[in-house]
Amino acid sequence: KRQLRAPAHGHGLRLAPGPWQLPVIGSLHHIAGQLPHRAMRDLARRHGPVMLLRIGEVPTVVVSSREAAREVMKTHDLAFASRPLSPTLRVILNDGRDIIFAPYGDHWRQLRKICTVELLSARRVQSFRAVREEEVATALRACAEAAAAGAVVEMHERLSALIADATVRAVVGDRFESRDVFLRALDRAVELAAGFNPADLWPSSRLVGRLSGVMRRAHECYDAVFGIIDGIVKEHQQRMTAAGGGSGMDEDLVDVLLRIQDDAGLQFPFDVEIIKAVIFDMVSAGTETTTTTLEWAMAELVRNPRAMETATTEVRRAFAAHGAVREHALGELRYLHLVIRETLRLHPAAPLLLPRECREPCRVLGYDVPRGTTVVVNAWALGRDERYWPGGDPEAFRPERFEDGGEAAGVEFKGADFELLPFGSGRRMCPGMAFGLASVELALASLLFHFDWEAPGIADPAELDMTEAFGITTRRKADLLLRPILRVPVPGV
Ligand code: HEM
Repeated sequence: KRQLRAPAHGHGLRLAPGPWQLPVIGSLHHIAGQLPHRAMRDLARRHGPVMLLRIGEVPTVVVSSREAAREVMKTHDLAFASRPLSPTLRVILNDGRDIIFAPYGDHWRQLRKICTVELLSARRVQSFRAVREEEVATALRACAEAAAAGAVVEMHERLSALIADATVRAVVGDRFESRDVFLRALDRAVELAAGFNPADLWPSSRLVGRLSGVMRRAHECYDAVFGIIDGIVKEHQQRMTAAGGGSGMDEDLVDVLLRIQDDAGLQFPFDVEIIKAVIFDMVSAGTETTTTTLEWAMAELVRNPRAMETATTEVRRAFAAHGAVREHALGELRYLHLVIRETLRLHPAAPLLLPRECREPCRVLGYDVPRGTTVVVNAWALGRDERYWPGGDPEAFRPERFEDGGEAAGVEFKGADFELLPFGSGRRMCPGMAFGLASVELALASLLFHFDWEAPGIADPAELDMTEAFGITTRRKADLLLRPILRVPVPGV
């Protein structure tokens, strides 16, 4: 088992600077009550792009410049290719048997390969096209009903139902009775996983964990989520036995995992507990991030009517003859992709990405980072840093900045440009990027194709509330209530 003790600091090392610390809570008082990515950006302005905090008892290096991010995720990627496993995650993820929080090593390498080659490959993402189109059609019908009644749509509820249904169908298939219970338990697990709870802040004290009740809740979450996943896996196993196995592109991801388990030749034990943890990962990583991105895109477009008009005109022109958006032709849209890129710049779904853990003593911009240190990259701060986004308006939503001739032309989010890192970079970069983007693109294009969108009660769109909520992802704090106005009939209504 890995040690959760703080690494020994000091003694001839040149550690990164940081704000003053208090006993027990460390640097927490500098962050408390604020959104961590915002507080960390403000602290980094004073202490520099490589900054040392102590979050409770966990030494944490916060990286806030393009150069420092490149060193962590490219130059020394291998040294930072592990993840810290907090006590609550240890329970929820059954000792890190999943991929997202797996420590660097054979187990992670094998799962990563399965993810990129099988579960999340371009071909597999394409195989779920019909599922996405059906779920988008359901959402469009609900919006059309609201439009007919002159009612508003609560966008988070609508978009999360769309993404959750599409993801759950892709992962576990169509037959899933406990979907709502499952998604609620998953929500709680994601909340606990955000850290910043007593058990994770003071990992060496079992007493703190016990007294705070966090560990009990983590166990309850585990029981609820994995009880349901257990049923799903058993049902798939029975079906496979009955059908005599099989493969093909109509498989859901549970089928794929069970088939891989069956295949001989695997070098590592791929037991059913691992399969369950990976199922948990796919649904939890895929839903919240994608929903959040879509919701911010809609909010920014409503707040910026010119961008909305340009995007809407483009989509309507491209698909007018067909009467509906077709996924395979989405590549023809140019501005819509810039809208998504600009949304991911201002609202990276995971503002501090996912934490890395330093596996061997290393130097970042000349500062020593001891083994065992947690390292976070403030992608949110990078995306709004005036040094990298010239033009005097890094906070403004302006997709045109990415156009040919624009000041950020050619800057992409594929992990090579370190000022734009919504999916991270390097060995631990998000393997679900294509999966997530496929849903965002189809849903966004369809919403704009069929409807105009208004924010009732808001005279000046610029006043739309854009406050972020606390969590491992940056959801919107205020509900996004929009009124759809039907412009192009929705098929089947
Ligand atoms: C807009 C949607 C998404 C965003 C913004 C996003 C973002 C991220 C980020 C920032 C990381 C950490 C990268 C790093 O440490 O460098 C990550 C990891 C990961 N994501 Fe995503 N993600 C999205 C969608 C998805 C989807 C749809 C899936 C799967 C269905 C997925 C699966 C994963 C997995 C398995 C990892 C862990 C990879 C590893 O540790 O090796 N993601 N994602």
